[in-house]
Amino acid sequence: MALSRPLARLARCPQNLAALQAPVHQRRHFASPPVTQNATGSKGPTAMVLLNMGGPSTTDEVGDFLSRLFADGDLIPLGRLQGYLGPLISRRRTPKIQKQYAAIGGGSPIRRWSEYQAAEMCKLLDKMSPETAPHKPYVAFRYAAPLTEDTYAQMLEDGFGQGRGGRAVAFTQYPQYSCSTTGSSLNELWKWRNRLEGKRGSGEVDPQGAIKWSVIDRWPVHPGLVEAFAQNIEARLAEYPPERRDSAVLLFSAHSLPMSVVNRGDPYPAEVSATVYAVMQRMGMRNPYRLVWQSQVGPSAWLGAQTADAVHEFIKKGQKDLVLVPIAFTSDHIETLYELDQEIIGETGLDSVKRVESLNGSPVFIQALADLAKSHLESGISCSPQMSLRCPGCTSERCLEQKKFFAAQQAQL
Ligand SMILES: C=CC1=C(C)c2cc3[nH]c(cc4nc(cc5[nH]c(cc1n2)c(C)c5CCC(=O)O)C(CCC(=O)O)=C4C)c(C)c3C=C
Ligand code: FES
Ligand SMILES: [Fe+2]
Repeated sequence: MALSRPLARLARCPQNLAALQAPVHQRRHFASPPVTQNATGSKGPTAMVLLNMGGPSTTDEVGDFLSRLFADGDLIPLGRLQGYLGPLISRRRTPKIQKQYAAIGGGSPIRRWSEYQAAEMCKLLDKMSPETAPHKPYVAFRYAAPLTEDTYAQMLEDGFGQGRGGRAVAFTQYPQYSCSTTGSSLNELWKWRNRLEGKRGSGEVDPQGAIKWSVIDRWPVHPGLVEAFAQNIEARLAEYPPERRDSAVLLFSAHSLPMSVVNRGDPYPAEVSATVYAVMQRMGMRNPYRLVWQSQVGPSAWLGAQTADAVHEFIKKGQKDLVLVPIAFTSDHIETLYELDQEIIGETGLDSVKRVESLNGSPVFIQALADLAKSHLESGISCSPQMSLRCPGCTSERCLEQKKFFAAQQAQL
C-alpha cells in the first residue's frame, strides 16, 4: 500500500502499520505513547502550533520552497494553469532567489527562530496556565520544513487525536490577517486534518476523538506586541544624536499585496495600519512616520508607496535620518536581511538610514506570545468573530469550508 509521507511516518510504529493496513472503516486508532498527563486535574496537554510560511534553511531547499509557494492558489491564484505555470515560474526564479539566501548566510533563519519562540512560549505558559499544561510546542510551515502535514502527523504520533481527542491551538505568527498568509495556512491545516483524521474516502471525522482546534487568527494591536516593537524602535533611535532623534522619520515597512487582493477586501492593509498607529501612540507620536510597502513580485499592480521608492525620494528631499521598521513579520527573513539591509539601505551608502531589529528572540515579544495564548485559552473561543466573515470578493470554496470548520469547533471546546 503506497502511503503519503505523513502516513508513512505514522506507519513506522508496527502497531500503526497494522492499523493502516486494516480495512478503511476500521482504521481509526493509531497506537502512540500518550502525552504525559499531569495529575492535577489539568485540561492539558495542549498543543501550541505556530503557523507561518517558513523559508528554506539551505540554498538547496529554495527550489522546493518556491515550487510549493507558486503552487498555492490562496497566495498566487493561477486557476487551471497553476499546475503548469507554478513549476515554470518557480524554476525560473530559483537561481535568483538562491543568490539572495546565499547572501544572508545560506538560508532563512525562520525555522530556528520559530522553534525557539514556540519552546520559550510553552515554558512560560506551563507556569502561567497550569490548568492547560503541559503545553507542547509545534511549528507548522506552509512552504518549508516542518510542513503542516508532517507536524500534524507528529501530533498524532505524540498522542493527540485518533480517538483520544486533545486540545490544540493554531497560533498564526502573522500578527495581521491576510487571506494570502494566515488564510492559506488555515486552509492547509484544515485540509490535512481531514486527510489525516478523516475516514479514507469520505474524509469524515469523528469529532469526539479528533483534535479540538481553536485559532489565534490575528493580534495586530496586542499591547505586548506593540511594546516589543516600540522598545526595538527606541533602541535604534537612541543611536542618533539627541538633537536629531525626534525628527528621524520612521518608515514602517510591510510586505505589499497585489491590488487584486486589496480590492477583494483583504483585511491585512487595515490591520497593518492599526499596528502602526498603536506603536506610534505608545511612542507618544514623537516622530513623523509613514507606512510603506515592500517586496512586490511580478508585473501586476501592488499596494504602494513602495519602500525602496520612499527611501529614495525622502533622501532626495534632504531627509536622511530614516528608520525602517519591519512591521508585518516577527522574525528575520530575506526581506529584512537582504531586501532592506543589503539592497535598500546598502544602496543609500548612508549610516543615517537604519533598520530596527526584528522581534526574533525578544523576551518582551515571547512574553506577549504567552500572554496572548493564555487569554485565548481562558476565553474558550474557537476563533475571532472576524474569522467568520469572508472577503466581499471571495469566491473560494476552501475559505468557506475552512471558516465553517473553525467556527464549528466552538461546540467541541
Ligand atoms: C505578511 C507577510 C507577507 C504577505 C502579506 C505576503 C503576501 C504575498 N507574497 C507573495 C509572493 C511571494 N512572497 C515571497 C516571499 C516572502 N513573502 C513573505 C511574507 C509575506 N508575503 C516573506 C517573509 C517571504 C520571504 C520568506 C523568507 O525569506 O523566509 C515570494 C518568494 C520570493 C520571491 O520569489 O521573490 C513570493 C513569490 C504574494 C503574491 C503575496 C500576496 C498575495
Ligand atoms: S479570500 Fe478572503 S475569505 Fe476568501
Ligand atoms: Fe510574500
